[in-house]
Amino acid sequence: MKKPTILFIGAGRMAEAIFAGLVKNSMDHIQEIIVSNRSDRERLQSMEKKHGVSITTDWKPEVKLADVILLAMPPGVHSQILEEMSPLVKGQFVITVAAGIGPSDLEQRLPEGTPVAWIMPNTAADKGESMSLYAPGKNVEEKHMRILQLILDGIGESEKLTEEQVHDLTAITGSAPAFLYRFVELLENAATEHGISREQAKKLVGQMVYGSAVMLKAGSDAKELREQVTSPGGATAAGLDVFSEYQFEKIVSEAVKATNKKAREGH
Ligand SMILES: NC(=O)C1=CN([C@@H]2O[C@H](COP(=O)(O)OP(=O)(O)OC[C@H]3O[C@@H](n4cnc5c(N)ncnc54)[C@H](O)[C@@H]3O)[C@@H](O)[C@H]2O)C=CC1
Ligand SMILES: O=C(O)[C@@H]1CCC=N1
Repeated sequence: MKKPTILFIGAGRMAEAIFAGLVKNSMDHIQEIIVSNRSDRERLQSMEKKHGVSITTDWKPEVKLADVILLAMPPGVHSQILEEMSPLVKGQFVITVAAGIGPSDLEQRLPEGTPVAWIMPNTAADKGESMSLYAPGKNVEEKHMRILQLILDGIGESEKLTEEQVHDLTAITGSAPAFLYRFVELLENAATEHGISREQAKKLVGQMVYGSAVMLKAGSDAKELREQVTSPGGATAAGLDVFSEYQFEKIVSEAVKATNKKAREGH
């Protein structure tokens, strides 16, 4: 297989998390990573220095050199960029990571027959630990699937879903890391109220979350793990009662709904 050249349009947080993961894990199979950004030349230069990627502020001339074009800019600018890109695209594999922009949206805006895909990653891509959802478009062939898998494997684990499912699960894998980090922030704040430093709080909570993630990753069921911690009539049960009292279940369910609703409105 010819090693692909990947052109990123957008050099923000998600783009960096992805190319950082690829640079660390997949460069044996990639020809070149070119990263473009509209204006922030300083950021591009720092990306070049930190990750060894090629950089440019003008993506258009790079389209003909690229095998894969990875769209990592906000959902709201996709229609404009796709309009500008469409006349330049000659069979390149176009992938977006934008919330709300499924393969059918890309297919509509690009020349007939263009292979496209949608990846919904999360920022753990930076450490090769993303849980990425993906939905290939109708023109994706075996050779494109190999490239898609190369990208997905470089940033973590992945799961193929339908376009509709990716819309409906954006909150769960794309956004929920922020929910979890918010929970961590609040536990750290609570910890520092008891005479320990921020650094100690970070260690306590970080290792607690890591240990819990290891238990889950080992295949244990979350409900079972929760029950193991919750001694009957004990301390944890008293804490979980407060969760029920303040309708934690409803908070989570409403947060998931609001996230997905906003994600779908993204274009
Ligand atoms: N941050 C995250 O955890 C995740 C983000 N995403 C998706 O990734 C995309 C980027 O999000 P972030 O990296 O968080 O945002 P960001 O604000 O950090 O980065 C956006 C990038 O797009 C560029 N950009 C903006 N307008 C542009 C235009 N007209 N032409 C070219 N480039 C333009 C910006 O210069 C910037 O480099 C979004 O579509 C988002 O839905 C998907 C999954 C997770
Ligand atoms: O906040 C956002 O819109 C993006 C989508 C998933 C995670 N971040």
